[in-house]
Amino acid sequence: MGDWEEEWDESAPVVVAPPTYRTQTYYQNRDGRSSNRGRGSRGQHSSSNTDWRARGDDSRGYRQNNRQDNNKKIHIPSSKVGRVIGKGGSKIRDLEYECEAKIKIGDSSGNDTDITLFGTDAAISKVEKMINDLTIDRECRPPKNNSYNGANSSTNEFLTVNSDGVEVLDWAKLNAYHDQQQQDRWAKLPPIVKDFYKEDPEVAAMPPEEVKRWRLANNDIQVRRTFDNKADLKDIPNPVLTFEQAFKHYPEILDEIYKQNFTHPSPIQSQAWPILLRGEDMIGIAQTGTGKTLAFLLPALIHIDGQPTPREEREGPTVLILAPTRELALQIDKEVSKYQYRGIKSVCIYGGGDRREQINVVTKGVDIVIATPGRLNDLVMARHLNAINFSYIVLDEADRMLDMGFEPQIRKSLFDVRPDRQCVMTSATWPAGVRRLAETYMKDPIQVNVGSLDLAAVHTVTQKIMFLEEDDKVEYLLEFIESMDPNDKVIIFCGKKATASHISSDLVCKGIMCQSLHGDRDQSDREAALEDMVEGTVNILVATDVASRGIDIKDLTHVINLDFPRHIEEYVHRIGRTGRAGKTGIALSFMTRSDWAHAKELISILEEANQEVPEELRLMAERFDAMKARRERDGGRGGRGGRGGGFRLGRRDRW
Ligand SMILES: Nc1ncnc2c1ncn2[C@@H]1O[C@H](COP(=O)(O)OP(=O)(O)OP(=O)(O)O)[C@@H](O)[C@H]1O
Repeated sequence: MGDWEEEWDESAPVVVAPPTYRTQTYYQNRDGRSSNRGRGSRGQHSSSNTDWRARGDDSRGYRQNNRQDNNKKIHIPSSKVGRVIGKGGSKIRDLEYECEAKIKIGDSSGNDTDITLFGTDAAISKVEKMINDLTIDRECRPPKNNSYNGANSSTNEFLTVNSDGVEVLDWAKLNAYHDQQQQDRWAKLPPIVKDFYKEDPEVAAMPPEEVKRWRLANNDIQVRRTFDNKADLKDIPNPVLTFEQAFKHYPEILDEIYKQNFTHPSPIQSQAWPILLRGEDMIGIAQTGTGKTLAFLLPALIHIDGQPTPREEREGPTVLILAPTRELALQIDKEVSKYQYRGIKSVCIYGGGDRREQINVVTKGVDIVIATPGRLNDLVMARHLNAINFSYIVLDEADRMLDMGFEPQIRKSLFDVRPDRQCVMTSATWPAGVRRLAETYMKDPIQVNVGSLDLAAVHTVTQKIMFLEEDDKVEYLLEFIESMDPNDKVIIFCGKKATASHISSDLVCKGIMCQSLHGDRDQSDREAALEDMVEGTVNILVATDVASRGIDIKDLTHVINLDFPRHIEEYVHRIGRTGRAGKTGIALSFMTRSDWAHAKELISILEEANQEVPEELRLMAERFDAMKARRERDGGRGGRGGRGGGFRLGRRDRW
């Protein structure tokens, strides 16, 4: 995976987290024996298996600092070690944390693995019991009184005999039993309320022609029932034109909005607020920087406060906001913290953040969880976070989460969420994967498209293209930097982490203050880099696409695409970092001949935004089409090549 949130991949090697918490990668070979022929995880010095064993307990960060502390050796089947370690070492950390013990995974001999437990007697016996519970093989026995089929049965109802006379699990029955169990759990949940909307009489009285005119005038807003084209638009609420029309019954919310000095709702907010306050599911597709966060956040605050069950009696948090990257999750958390409403608390959980601290906050009780899918899945699977009570879930930048392969984590984490929840999805595009998610998690959603569904950049950004050779990029970049005004603020997007790291180091060596943001920097440095840009400590940020979405840096005046992005969608998101909230911005993109595969789509985006289309770009697109035609004539020779699956310049390709 690239810079994005590091994700646990089910097929990945087992990661053993020794007491020093330095992660080492072990490969669980076929017979389940752990070996450490793997590489150390990025940024760690991988040491041999014997290395930290050889150093003995003290050197591994574990001190026998209490004379009652002793140790006990137990053995478990090597094939069960993974259950003790858990995903990314999460289970072993939980066991140590909950039992106040230390666990050392020892050598595997034969089919068994030694495990040494350190701590007080009480801690050792507690952790030993928990390890036994984890590693015992439970047959799939029906409950004592198998209420599923209404009859007490001592035989295993879930076993059946297949056509070969072999006893096998009857998965259909098992799944039906599980579904029934799930339904029983949900039936016990307290009721929820979703409709808080009191339509302002002025809004209700808007004539249909006026509504149509307003929608057309505001980026050509399209509204429809996503999965029911025949639905009558009359059941879709009219847009609100002022903050008061949306929130006059919630004066504290209005006060929070007034503090931000906004003058009027953005188009997506005008249409989304009535829909979400009415408790409907909604898919919001709007350009970057148009206020989507506030569009789903303010109704979420009202939803939390309006539930009949007191907050302290709820089984878990009420609102879940999923975001594709740590930076976007932190960005949303920052936006949430701007709005104080009735003591509502939020927590941001993301990979690379302090897991234990996040568990503490979640355990203490919060109302809103803002999360990246990986860490959410980790905490839900480790039973630190109860997802069953989420009654308002937001999948922000859903298309990006799918691009990054998060669908399995999303589905696993949301598996327990109550079926009557309200669901909001935002996306910049509407690919099949997002549609699939919407069909699974949404009930008769209303889709609000602000602007056309075609990929479109915000019209507040002046888009410039510069054609050059790869080797000339740095020179032109330095020229731009020298030409910057003191109040200019720029993000320089690079195609790779290594480039971002090299460029930022190069600039610093030249005495040019800057920060860098990419996946090879640890989380605290990434947050500091963003903070420095937001606070104005530096005005140059060199980044990879980890910063291409959602990041909201006020008064960002420029975006430089030092390397053209691999996907044209990222081009739209990158330049959308400027020209936000109605301000204007400038995007300067460097293009080399290897970017010719993007020329055609870029021309469409420039034309849609009424931007000047350079003649070289048209020629580039023509040459690319001619090359494709030539290759097809030659029998389709040559396939993917170049960055991002573009076409690589072949010997015969004329430039
Ligand atoms: N009604 C409004 N008037 C003016 N500014 C607003 C309004 N609503 C939100 N903003 C500001 O606009 C900026 C962009 O908002 P936000 O990040 O929600 O946009 P977005 O559509 O989510 O962008 P992206 O697609 O990049 O995530 C934020 O600084 C936010 O505070």
